Amino acid sequence: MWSAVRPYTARLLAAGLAGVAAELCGLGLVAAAAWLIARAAQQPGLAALSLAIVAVRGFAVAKGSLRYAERLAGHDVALRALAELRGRVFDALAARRRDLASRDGDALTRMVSDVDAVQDLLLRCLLPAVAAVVCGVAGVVVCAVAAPGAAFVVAGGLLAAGVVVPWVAWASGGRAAARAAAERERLAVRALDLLEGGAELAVFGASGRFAAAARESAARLEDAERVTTRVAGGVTAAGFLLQGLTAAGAAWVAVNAGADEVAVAVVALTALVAVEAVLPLASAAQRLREVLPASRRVAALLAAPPPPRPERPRPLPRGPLAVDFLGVRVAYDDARDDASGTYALDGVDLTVERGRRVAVVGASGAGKSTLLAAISGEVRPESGTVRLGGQDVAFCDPGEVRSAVRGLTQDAHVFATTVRGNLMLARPDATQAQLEAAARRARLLEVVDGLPGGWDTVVGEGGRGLSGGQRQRLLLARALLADPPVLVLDEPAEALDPATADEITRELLTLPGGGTLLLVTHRLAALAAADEVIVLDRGKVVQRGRHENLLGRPGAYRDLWESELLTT
Ligand SMILES: Nc1ncnc2c1ncn2[C@@H]1O[C@H](COP(=O)(O)OP(=O)(O)OP(=O)(O)O)[C@@H](O)[C@H]1O
Repeated sequence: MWSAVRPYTARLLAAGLAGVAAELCGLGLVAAAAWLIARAAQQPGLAALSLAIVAVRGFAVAKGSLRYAERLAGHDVALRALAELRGRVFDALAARRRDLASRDGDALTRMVSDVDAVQDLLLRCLLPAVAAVVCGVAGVVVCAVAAPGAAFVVAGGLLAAGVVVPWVAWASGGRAAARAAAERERLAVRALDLLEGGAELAVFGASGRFAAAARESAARLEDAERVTTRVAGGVTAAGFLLQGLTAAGAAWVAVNAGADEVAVAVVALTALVAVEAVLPLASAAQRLREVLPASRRVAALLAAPPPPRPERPRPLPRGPLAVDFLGVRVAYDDARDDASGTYALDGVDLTVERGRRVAVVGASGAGKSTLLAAISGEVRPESGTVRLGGQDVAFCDPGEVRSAVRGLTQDAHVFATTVRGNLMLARPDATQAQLEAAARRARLLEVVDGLPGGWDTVVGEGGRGLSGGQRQRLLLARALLADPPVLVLDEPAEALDPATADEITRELLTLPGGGTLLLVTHRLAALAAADEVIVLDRGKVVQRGRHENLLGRPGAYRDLWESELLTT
């Protein structure tokens, strides 16, 4: 994480120096003012006071200006580092998007609040700590010069206010602050569930239960924050008390040591300012306890090894590409963790020749989507090789692989823009004729004709304003418009009525031209049109062949076919 700050080390140093200088000017201001007041009471000539008058003015102006410079430089570093860090966290989340797909809320919370917390590490913990240490030492030195005995009292006060009080804040308030941070994260996930899944929760009558869980989280958060605030109030009061006691004690020691009234005033006021500089350490300690878990999570996310990138990527051939799987095994992290030893793909050997139209079928969880994701490089095999056009995907440029293997995945998104804009994302230079051809194949054309603004109708975020079937047609049309070398379609006709679904599937499998097609479907009625059908079961290819041949022999495919006949 430090690497995000490193490019701005000079600015951070400047912010630290400005902060320290501002504190020292504050110290100088008070010391000079104390000297001036005490000396003026002795009614010397104006000449004897003029240097102190200039010093007071100078310190006052410098303190304000330096504090401003510190804030400016500190925030500049923090915001630049945050922008960098956000980019890296985003990349890390994107690289692991399949692992995180089931925990969107968590990922979002991590992205936003954890990274924000890192900002406090710099601004509210590191910079005040540096300024406190330097100012504390300077305060002791000034007191040692004015009245040596008093310096011990000031040092004691500084230790109490700068070490003991922050430790108390860390131990008691920090625990509550850490609890508050964890609760805040839980609340964010629950709020997201309520917002994004509101419609489903209402349908299943579960809104009340989920809202109650969110309220419970909010109450626990409130409770933790109340404790945090109480501790913060307590330690602030203790800090002020210590500040007063230190100043009074130092003055008393100075008087007893026979210091003159000017030295006593300087000691007392210097003690006040020096201890004041260390008072923010208590809230810094409390905040540190809160932000440490967040920064550890960010560090862990960033430390996860990035997907390896080949140094000299091998180019993919042009045109439709053959797809080969050689002993491919894929295991998701969750499956690895629960030691069940199950693989999403378990030793898959497969060859799909270029330009072939292949259907992939199997029961739910058989590994169909994982097979498609392995082709596009979205999931990496634990062992085995995936080849595209004869090239090992692991040695190709991931960007090139992603643009060669495109289509319709289960988490495809409809953007809040026009229907045309949604389609053109796949092919920005598409002509109207190409748009219409893709829309016709996906049965989107009749939908567009019925929309008030036709192609320029704005559809809402996530496809609001479209029915499920219309959304599906739009996503399919976008996939077809892309016309990549390998087209992967995951349940492209899922939300459509069976007759239209079969019609579209048949057409997708027979229309001439286009790239190699791998089409995942759970409806088998139209699969006579496929060049080949691949049957997956628990991560293994258990059968493959033409529809009619597979139906002619007992096995998984015939079982699927019979259960489809029963349900229809
Ligand atoms: N992101 C993930 N994290 C953990 N396990 C996953 C993830 N995605 C899939 N799996 C697991 O991998 C196995 C294969 O899943 P996959 O989605 O490939 O099956 P599928 O045949 O496409 O299922 P469906 O027809 O229900 O979409 C399943 O056991 C599933 O639970």
